[in-house]
Amino acid sequence: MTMKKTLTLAGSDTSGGAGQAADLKTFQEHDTYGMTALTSIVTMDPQGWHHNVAPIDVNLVEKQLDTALSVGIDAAKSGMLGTVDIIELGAKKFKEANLDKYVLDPVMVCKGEDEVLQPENTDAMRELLLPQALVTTPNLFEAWQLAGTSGPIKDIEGMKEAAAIIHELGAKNVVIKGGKALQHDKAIDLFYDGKEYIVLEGDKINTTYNHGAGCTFAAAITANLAHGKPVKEAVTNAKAFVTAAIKHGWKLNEYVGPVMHGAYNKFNK
Ligand SMILES: Nc1ncnc2c1ncn2[C@@H]1O[C@H](COP(=O)(O)OP(=O)(O)O)[C@@H](O)[C@H]1O
Ligand SMILES: Cc1ncc(COP(=O)(O)O)c(C=O)c1O
Ligand SMILES: [Mg+2]
Repeated sequence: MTMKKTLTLAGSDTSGGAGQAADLKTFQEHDTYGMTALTSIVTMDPQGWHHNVAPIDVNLVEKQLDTALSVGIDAAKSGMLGTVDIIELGAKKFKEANLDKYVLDPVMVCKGEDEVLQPENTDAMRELLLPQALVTTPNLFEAWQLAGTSGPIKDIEGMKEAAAIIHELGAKNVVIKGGKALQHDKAIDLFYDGKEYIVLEGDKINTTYNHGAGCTFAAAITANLAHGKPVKEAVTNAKAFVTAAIKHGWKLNEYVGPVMHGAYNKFNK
């Protein structure tokens, strides 16, 4: 038996809901063989749950990528990247591997935290990774930062404007996640492939237990692409997968509630 192989270049969320943990669980739920190259380790203060991010040495990231890419990867994603050096390395290695199914989740913020992680990474992601991405999945804040629009994105028109700029910067397909942040009675994401804008609607779930939703969504797109699904179908399937995961989000402690990564297969099939 052979399996489709998926790779995530991402950080470890020690709490298990987001980052590499979310990606591997999601890859598994999609019957793909998940592999990882770790960029950073995120720990939380037991009191207050403030996140601490420790990047991994770039030479060690290189060894991980060499290991994983040597087996031949069907689709890959990146999440939290840590440093500009790691972004440059990832761009170089993915290019050398001719990885055409690459999903860039341009993680700049963690939910529940106000600070922007490593703001110096934004330019490097825009210049080096966007042009290689088959799909990119910014949230409203990340889309604003990547596109450099004049102010925060507040509505679907603003999402369209940012999506066109991000597409122009080189990403072949752009999905801007409106999620909870967008004032709307549905959970809206905007898809743009350079030709048409498609508004993806999901039930908006009234919960704060959605930690890891962004990572899970991007990992589900990646796994669908690994199985050979066309991009639009991969994104639509991933939206259903993450909506179920959020619907069954649960309380880990008084500070955080992760999504249930396996909810779609458990309850929606
Ligand atoms: N409360 C919610 N109810 C339903 N879908 C949601 C909710 N929050 C986010 N989503 C969806 O989950 C996916 C991930 O989005 P989001 O959580 O906003 O990303 P990020 O974690 O990167 O900020 C998107 O498809 C978004 O529309
Ligand atoms: C390692 C890591 N990657 C990514 C994220 C972003 O998570 P989300 O899927 O909620 O956007 C987090 C948030 O804590 C994280 O710790
Ligand atoms: Mg995110």
